[in-house]
Amino acid sequence: MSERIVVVGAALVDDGRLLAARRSAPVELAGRWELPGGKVEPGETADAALVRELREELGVDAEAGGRVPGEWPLKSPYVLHVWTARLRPGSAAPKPLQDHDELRWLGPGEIWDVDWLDQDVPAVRQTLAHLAPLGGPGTGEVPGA
Ligand SMILES: Nc1nc2c([nH]c(=O)n2[C@H]2C[C@H](O)[C@@H](COP(=O)(O)OP(=O)(O)OP(=O)(O)O)O2)c(=O)[nH]1
Repeated sequence: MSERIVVVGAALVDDGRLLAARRSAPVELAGRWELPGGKVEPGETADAALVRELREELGVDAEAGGRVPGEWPLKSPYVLHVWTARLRPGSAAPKPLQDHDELRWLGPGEIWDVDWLDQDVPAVRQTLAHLAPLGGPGTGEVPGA
């Protein structure tokens, strides 16, 4: 059976907006937008990995909410799981410290303004369906949906 490594992506929501992060590396992903996060380490829970990655990459103090149902294949052996997350009171604002060179908070109607990684598009679409407050008018205009 082939090995499968989970990458957790954060649907970090604040004030009704979703955070998108533009990758700065590796070259084949640079310039495209993703949900911040990273690989779950052996022996680590997914929600702990999410909190750790958000601290390392964005300098924030976040807490995981729940998992968005679904699993999306990335480059083998990775699969993407998405968890909702929010900033804890007193957290610093996110900054692109590692892996990213730009961040954007996307409100309803702006979700598809950024060039998401192809493999993230179905995950983002499912995340929107899961996040009722972001699922208002405007978010339904999904290219190719
Ligand atoms: N974090 C994240 N990674 C994604 C997404 N979509 C996608 O294809 N990936 C890929 C990029 C990488 O090949 C892999 C995760 O790598 P990463 O660089 O974010 O993970 P990491 O911080 O644990 O990596 P490392 O540098 O410590 O090895 O998954 C996404 O939405 N979020």
